[in-house]
Amino acid sequence: MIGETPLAYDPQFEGPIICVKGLRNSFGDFVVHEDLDLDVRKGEILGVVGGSGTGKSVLMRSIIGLQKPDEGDVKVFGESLLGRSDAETVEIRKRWGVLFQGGALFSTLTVAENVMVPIREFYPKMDREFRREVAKYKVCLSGLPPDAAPKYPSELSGGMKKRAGIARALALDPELLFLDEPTAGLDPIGAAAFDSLTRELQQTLGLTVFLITHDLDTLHAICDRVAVLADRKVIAVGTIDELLAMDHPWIQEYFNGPRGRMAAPKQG
Ligand SMILES: Nc1ncnc2c1ncn2[C@@H]1O[C@H](COP(=O)(O)OP(=O)(O)OP(=O)(O)O)[C@@H](O)[C@H]1O
Repeated sequence: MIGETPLAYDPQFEGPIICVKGLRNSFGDFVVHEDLDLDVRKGEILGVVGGSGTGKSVLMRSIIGLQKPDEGDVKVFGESLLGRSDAETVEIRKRWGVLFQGGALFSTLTVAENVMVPIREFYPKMDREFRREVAKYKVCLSGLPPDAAPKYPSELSGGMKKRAGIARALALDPELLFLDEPTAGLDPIGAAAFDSLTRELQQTLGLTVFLITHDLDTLHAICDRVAVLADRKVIAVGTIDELLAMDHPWIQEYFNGPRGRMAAPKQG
């Protein structure tokens, strides 16, 4: 029985960090996913791509427990999440951080207070001063200047808001980071800087990253593998070179179309 399985941290666990099997999601008659499978390996940055409306965000929401699938199983860190209560999954939820599309910061809270929200939620007894110190450290880790901590989201640029969102996602020292279109709306320099930050954090903190993006430059610059959503499922997962060897029309159009060719590293 699901509710009786202990949720213990298993440092020896070497399987996929995320394992999705036979996932089905629908809204009324509209089926978004059908029989979708996906594994995310420990320590990789997995890019998730697909046309608009193919269900990338719904997939992420299913993995983090915000969308209840019709069918299928989702395991994170080897633990099945479906059918468990919030109280039962709290130990797993502590181990991931999420950057939602647009940052999703609380507009009435400062950057530091935003970072403190998950800390207060999961460690309510933590000393207030210590909580502040942790928040300040996470703000620095996200590449924001220290004077950004007392600012409100409305006082920040788009790129700074994303970094504040990252600071909050890192609040609990996660092992797994979910990023939903982190470079959308950033200028090319800001987007490249955000890519570097993601790679740096992944390498220095040993993170696994589930990264939804439309940004071809991001895919080429930092993704170890790419999963392609189409026809309601993950139709392919691999390095860009492996995907290029497939003759699926959407994959060819995406990576070998004019924009895809421009984003590809130049040969020779
Ligand atoms: N709560 C909801 N109620 C009804 N339909 C929804 C809901 N959430 C998502 N959908 C629908 O599910 C489909 C997949 O949505 P999703 O946001 O996952 O797409 P996406 O691949 O992330 O798109 P984009 O690249 O444009 O962000 C869309 O057709 C969307 O309208």
